[in-house]
Amino acid sequence: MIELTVGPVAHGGVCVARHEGQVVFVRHALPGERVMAEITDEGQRFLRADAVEILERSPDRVVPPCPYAGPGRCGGCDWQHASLPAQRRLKADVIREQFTRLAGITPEVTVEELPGSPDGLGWRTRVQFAVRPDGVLGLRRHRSHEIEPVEFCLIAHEGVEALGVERERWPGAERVEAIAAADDLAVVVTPKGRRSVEVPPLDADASILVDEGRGRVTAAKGSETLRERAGGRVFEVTGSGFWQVHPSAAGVFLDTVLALGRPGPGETVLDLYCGAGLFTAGLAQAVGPSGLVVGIESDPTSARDARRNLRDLPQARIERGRVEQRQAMDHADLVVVDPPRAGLGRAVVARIAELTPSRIVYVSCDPATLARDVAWLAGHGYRLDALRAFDAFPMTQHVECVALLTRA
Ligand SMILES: C[S@@+](CC[C@H](N)C(=O)[O-])C[C@H]1O[C@@H](n2cnc3c(N)ncnc32)[C@H](O)[C@@H]1O
Repeated sequence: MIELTVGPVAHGGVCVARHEGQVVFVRHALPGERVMAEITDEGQRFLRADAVEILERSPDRVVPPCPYAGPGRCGGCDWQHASLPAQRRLKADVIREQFTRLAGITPEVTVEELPGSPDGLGWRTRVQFAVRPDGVLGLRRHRSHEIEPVEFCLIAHEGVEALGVERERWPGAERVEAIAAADDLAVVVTPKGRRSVEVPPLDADASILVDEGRGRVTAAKGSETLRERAGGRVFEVTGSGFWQVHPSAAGVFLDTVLALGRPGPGETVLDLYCGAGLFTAGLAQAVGPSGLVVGIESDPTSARDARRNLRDLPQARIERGRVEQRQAMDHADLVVVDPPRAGLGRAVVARIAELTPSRIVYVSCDPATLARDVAWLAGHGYRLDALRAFDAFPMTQHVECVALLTRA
């Protein structure tokens, strides 16, 4: 146990403090607080700790709405103990700090609320539960393989909760994902090894899918594809293929990509990490029949979904493969990227620059890799022109950014 005066927020849902000259990353605390903290990890360069007693509280502190939140408990949420406006301020601080440190620029940014969850609860339309050996479902504790059993999840969408998977036993399952798509409900079960899983009878009428690995998802009941909606279109997404988890995220991000990227008739656009074709479709509609949009996606199921979702748009083409290995075109007017948390990396940044697009729209779920890639893009002559941020994951440390870079 150590007493700490808590300093500013850092990336990863922690605040920074110092103890006898050593940096301590503290969870469950807020900037300005004085806390008693329990050390949870003693590294050579820094300590990790959980605030277990608050000696001087921040005015931003609230009672966590979730009974499973707190030191040593469910690791799914990071900021249950902060008011929603404070959560958004902390996320904006993290974005500014990462850009300042990694890209040498300090952008003006506010984290905008997404419609549909005014209290920050009931938004998550896809929840992956871990399974204990006795079949009880739960969520992983922070930085741990241990499972916190839960009977409900307050950030889960009401459709997910209607499935009631947490109140059933799932022996033989490795993972159970509950999905509330715009038009469908589904449960995706991943068996442990080659074992078969007996699916308990569920209250709600939902598809039951089995993830057999290597992109193979089969329907034990109902349909393998779920219907999602965004930008006035229906997208079919297979089982646990990628789709944004906040119900209004897909629509808002699509609008933002189009508003910042301004694709015009006849233009050539590259949509990297295109998933089920959400942005590809909007971009293809904007460039029209005389334009071309190429989407690249490595996951075979998502690439197949994208092709099916874009059937009516002949100006859109999907290439299956890794972005690092695909050379879809020699020049693009606009490049849209939406990589996983690892970001683009130096090689992909260089490849994008070779295409000499006048605009790059970068959709990012990690401000650290975004800031790093923005610095590398600056080395190729691209300047950050606009940055928006969205609270697509309330109660957690995660935040989505959409950046526009233009060629100087
Ligand atoms: C954040 S999702 C974005 C999907 C889509 N833009 C959307 O908004 O629905 C990232 C996608 O990139 C794909 N992906 C991950 N690594 C990849 C790589 N190296 N090359 C191509 N696609 C990749 C994933 O399968 C996933 O569908």
